[in-house]
Amino acid sequence: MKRTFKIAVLPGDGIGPEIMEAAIEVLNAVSKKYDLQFEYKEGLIGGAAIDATGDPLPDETLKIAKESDAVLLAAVGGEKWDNLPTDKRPEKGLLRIRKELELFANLRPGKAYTALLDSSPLKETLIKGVDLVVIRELTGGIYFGEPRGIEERKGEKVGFNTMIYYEHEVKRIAKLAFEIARGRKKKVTSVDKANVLEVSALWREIVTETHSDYQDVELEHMYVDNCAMQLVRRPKDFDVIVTGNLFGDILSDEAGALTGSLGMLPSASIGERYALYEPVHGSAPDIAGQGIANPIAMILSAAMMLDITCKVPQAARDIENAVEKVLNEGYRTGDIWSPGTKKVNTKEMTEAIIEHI
Ligand SMILES: NC(=O)C1=CN([C@@H]2O[C@H](COP(=O)(O)OP(=O)(O)OC[C@H]3O[C@@H](n4cnc5c(N)ncnc54)[C@H](O)[C@@H]3O)[C@@H](O)[C@H]2O)C=CC1
Ligand SMILES: CC(C)CC(=O)C(=O)O
Ligand SMILES: [Mg+2]
Repeated sequence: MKRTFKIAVLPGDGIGPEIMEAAIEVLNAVSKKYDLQFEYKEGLIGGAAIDATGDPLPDETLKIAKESDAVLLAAVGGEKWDNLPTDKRPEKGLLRIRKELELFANLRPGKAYTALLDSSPLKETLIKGVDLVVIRELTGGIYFGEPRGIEERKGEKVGFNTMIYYEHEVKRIAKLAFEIARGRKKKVTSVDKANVLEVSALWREIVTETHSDYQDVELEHMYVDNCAMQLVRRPKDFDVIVTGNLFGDILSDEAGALTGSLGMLPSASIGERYALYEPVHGSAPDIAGQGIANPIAMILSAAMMLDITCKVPQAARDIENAVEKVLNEGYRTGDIWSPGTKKVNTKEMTEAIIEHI
């Protein structure tokens, strides 16, 4: 029997529409094989939404998202909107949809593809076999903390934000990290700055407490500065990294560079009720509109949707395997190209992936 899923499609800005088109083509290809039906409904977000409605997250978009089984989001932002105040920028639309849908956990897997070992700035011996996941807390921390602002104090301007975590926020993300580690190599690295920040001292205390229910999983604590260094020194030693919103944002981009390109990194943002699938990268304004963006991060995000929301893991594996085969055959978008490989554009890469499904 055909299974139908309502998918909210939010292409956003920059390369967003180009990579979203690619992901939908791949989903349509896989749907035939597994008797799935996707009903897509497109919504505005980010700069595109500001231009059309004045709001980076119009109510209509939120409604579409809440009425869907899953949301696919590409990326937001661009120079055109860079001078707007922080709370009116395209990025605010993304932050708001994460908060409104209570997507407290962002899963960002980083895997080294054998075919791409040349594309990493690190030595092959360091990279081969890297398989980690950054679990980033997504609806708390300094991106949402109050008070925040820019104001006049003592005759000069002052900018400030608040890094704040409630006990329950740390506990639920820690639990998820331990659960996920149980299905992997059973190791969690909790990353904080507990030598300086009270918010991190609490983070560490709650993660340690939560660990008492997961004694089969190894827990290590690491300061974020050291973690940034260890990620390039010995990336293979990491399995699950759990951390707050800001540190997770930064460390997951670093993981992207390790494994070849940000254009390869998918993610799933999940909560109790909703799920949103989005690449780790941004709107890449420097290459937007040229049809040359790497669609793989978006395509693999759609694969995560097949796994987590649609619960058709074999369809997800088909897409992942197709991506691997295409890379093994030497197809490369500009961001992962190296001498001796075939340079392709977004469309050609997408078609090659579909041929292997
Ligand atoms: N989730 C989102 O929507 C995010 C949005 N942004 C926004 O995106 C805009 C650009 O930000 P940047 O800091 O430049 O980060 P970015 O991730 O957009 O780009 C960084 C670099 O990676 C390259 N890149 C990223 N994705 C790629 C892909 N799929 N294929 C090939 N190359 C790719 C870009 O060309 C650029 O050189 C800003 O407005 C920023 O606020 C940034 C990060 C996340
Ligand atoms: C709101 C964003 C632009 C944050 C970001 O860089 C990300 O989620 O990766
Ligand atoms: Mg980021």
